[in-house]
Amino acid sequence: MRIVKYPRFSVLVMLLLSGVLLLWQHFGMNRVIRIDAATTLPMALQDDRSSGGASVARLIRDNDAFALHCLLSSTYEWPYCEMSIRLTDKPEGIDLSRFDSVKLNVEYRSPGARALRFFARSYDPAYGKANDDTTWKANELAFTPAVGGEVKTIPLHSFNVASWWLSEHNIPVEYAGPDLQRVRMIQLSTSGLKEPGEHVIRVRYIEFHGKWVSREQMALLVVALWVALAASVLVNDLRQMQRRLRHSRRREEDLRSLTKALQLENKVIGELARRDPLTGVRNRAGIRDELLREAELSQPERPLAVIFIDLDHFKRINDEYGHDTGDLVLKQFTAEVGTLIRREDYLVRWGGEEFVLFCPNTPLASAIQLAEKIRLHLRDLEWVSDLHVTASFGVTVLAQEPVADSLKRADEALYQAKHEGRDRVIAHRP
Ligand SMILES: Nc1nc2c(ncn2[C@@H]2O[C@H](COP(=O)(O)OP(=O)(O)OP(=O)(O)O)[C@@H](O)[C@H]2O)c(=O)[nH]1
Repeated sequence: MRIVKYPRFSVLVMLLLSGVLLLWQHFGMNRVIRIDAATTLPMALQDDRSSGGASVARLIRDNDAFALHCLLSSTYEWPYCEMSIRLTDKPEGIDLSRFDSVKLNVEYRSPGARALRFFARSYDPAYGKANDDTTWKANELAFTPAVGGEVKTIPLHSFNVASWWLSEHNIPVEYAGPDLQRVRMIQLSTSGLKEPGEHVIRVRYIEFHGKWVSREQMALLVVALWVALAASVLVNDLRQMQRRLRHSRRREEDLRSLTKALQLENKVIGELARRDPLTGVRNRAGIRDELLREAELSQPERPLAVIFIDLDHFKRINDEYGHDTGDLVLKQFTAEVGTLIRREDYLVRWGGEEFVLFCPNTPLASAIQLAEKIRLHLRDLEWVSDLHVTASFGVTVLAQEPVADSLKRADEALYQAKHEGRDRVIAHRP
């Protein structure tokens, strides 16, 4: 919803809208029902002749007004003349309770009396009959028309139910109150007056004034709009918070997997740095940590054996068969040695065609045996390009000394093996 994207703007618009609605209700939204000389609503006259009296009512209309001319006679005990205007034929009538006031522009000429009666007759099937208007509730307003035909404005809550009507129709008390919700007819009447002579009730207009929307309804609407706005802003806030939360969770997840990938990459890179790219065995840097650890674990009865291995006349192979063949020999060599040693032994490319085999928990005699086994295996092996390849071995074990000392001793043993004719194992005790 666009409105909740800009809550401040929405509040401003809402403020303006509330003001406009309330002002509009106050000054506008007027609803008027007007009855004047031009009205086509059916009118009827009654007088007391039907009750044995002699009063005579006449209706006189001109361009400006309609008038009830009543020749009131005192023959009958309750003389009267009456003018009725049917507002509607619909049984539900007109709901005048939604109107605030009635404006009466009525002139009254009489031999003496000044007060008139105005009735709003409402039909309710609970106590009345649709086809008998005497059973319609007589909501009554007694008023004195202003002198000179001035307009008289009377609030509609001034209506009361005529007591004679209540007693005449024996109305239950729950229906005794005024009812302007279903008015079908209005009446102007001289009832209650007894001065004989000519009474003229001249009506320029009767207007019922109200509002299409009452003040209470408008206030309710404005409050409802504010509540709706507040609710949508809150819901939007909640949604945004959820979105942000989801977003930051996703980012957190992304970062975590990125970190994981980097860690893995670092591990791979680290592992690659620790291995010889040609043969795949460890290089010198790659054995450093393990060597220190194994040296620490080494004990006289379970020593770390150090076996230097150097391929014999390797330069010749390179020279005669080419560097690539030399590479293949190096690969074949590491692969073959790999099959002869234990999982816990370390074969390390020390440099060029020189390798060191570290065997934890291996006494010198066992180390010599292993070296012999490897030497014989290599000598009898079918090498690439039908080569005959041998290797020389310098063997020792680590004593209570720095690792470098044992390496030096193994190197010296290897040198001796080379010197004595190659393809042999020489061991030097610590
Ligand atoms: N193909 C190949 N040759 C290498 C590699 N590293 C070192 N070499 C060669 O290995 C040869 C070692 O030669 P030397 O140190 O003279 O030793 P040698 O010929 O084996 O003689 P002895 O060790 O005395 O038996 C050199 O020619 C190096 O170029 C490698 O990765 N691949």
